Amino acid sequence: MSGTAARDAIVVEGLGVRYGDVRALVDVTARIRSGEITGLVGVNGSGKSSMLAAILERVPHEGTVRILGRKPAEARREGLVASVPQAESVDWDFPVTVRDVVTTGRFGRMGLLRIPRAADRAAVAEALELLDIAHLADRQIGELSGGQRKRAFVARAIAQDAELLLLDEPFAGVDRSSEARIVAVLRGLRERGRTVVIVHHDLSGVAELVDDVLLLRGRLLHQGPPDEVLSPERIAEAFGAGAAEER
Ligand SMILES: Nc1ncnc2c1ncn2[C@@H]1O[C@H](COP(=O)(O)OP(=O)(O)OP(=O)(O)O)[C@@H](O)[C@H]1O
Repeated sequence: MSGTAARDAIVVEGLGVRYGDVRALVDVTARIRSGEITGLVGVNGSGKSSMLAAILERVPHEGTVRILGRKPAEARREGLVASVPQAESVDWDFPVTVRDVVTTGRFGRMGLLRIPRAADRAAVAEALELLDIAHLADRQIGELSGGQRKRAFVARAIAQDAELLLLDEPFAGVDRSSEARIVAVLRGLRERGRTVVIVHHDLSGVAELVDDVLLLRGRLLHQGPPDEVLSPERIAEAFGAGAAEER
């Protein structure tokens, strides 16, 4: 495997994911740079979530992944990676408050007994404020709207204070104000040199937010800055004819 340059946050080589006979992703080789916001973009079923899951080694995969030069399990153990799941993958009936959810972001920094210290409580309070959900802190997570839940999970990732943040569809099912809040938080992370990877299933707002795009359709079609990758021809290739006009 070739070396990892200092600016590479994630390096994948020959990444492939299959579920039984379904090949979700084939032979993706790519580098995701540190300190940038990168978008994994493509239609439903194009393999975006599978790529994210493979990067985190949550699904069996072919090929290699390095996160900040480490194996994914090691990077996760060291608390270098925080992730925000797709809403559908969360059990909302679980009786926990919003504060509990955000506090789990600090678990890696707490001792075995998981007793929050002042620094943990401060980080949780700050993340709740940042996402504008401090007033919901004592509510059950299952009682929240989709957008509020998404904010809670982004707050959890923020509280973790990881080098890398991976978000699966952070804007799906959220209103404009939640979207604007999340966008501001992601830009704030970039300003602090953190790396952000988002999965996004359409083109709305992508060009304004991300520095780099990976256009997927079962494999990596193109990677580069949005003004280069999101050309009408390439959008048609990824999304089908007619998609470019919808931007
Ligand atoms: N657990 C699974 N079992 C079987 N097939 C799966 C599973 N997860 C995903 N797939 C299939 O793999 C392919 C890629 O799915 P994936 O969820 O990675 O796409 P996606 O681009 O994230 O889609 P979406 O935008 O709808 O979230 C699809 O054909 C999907 O049906």
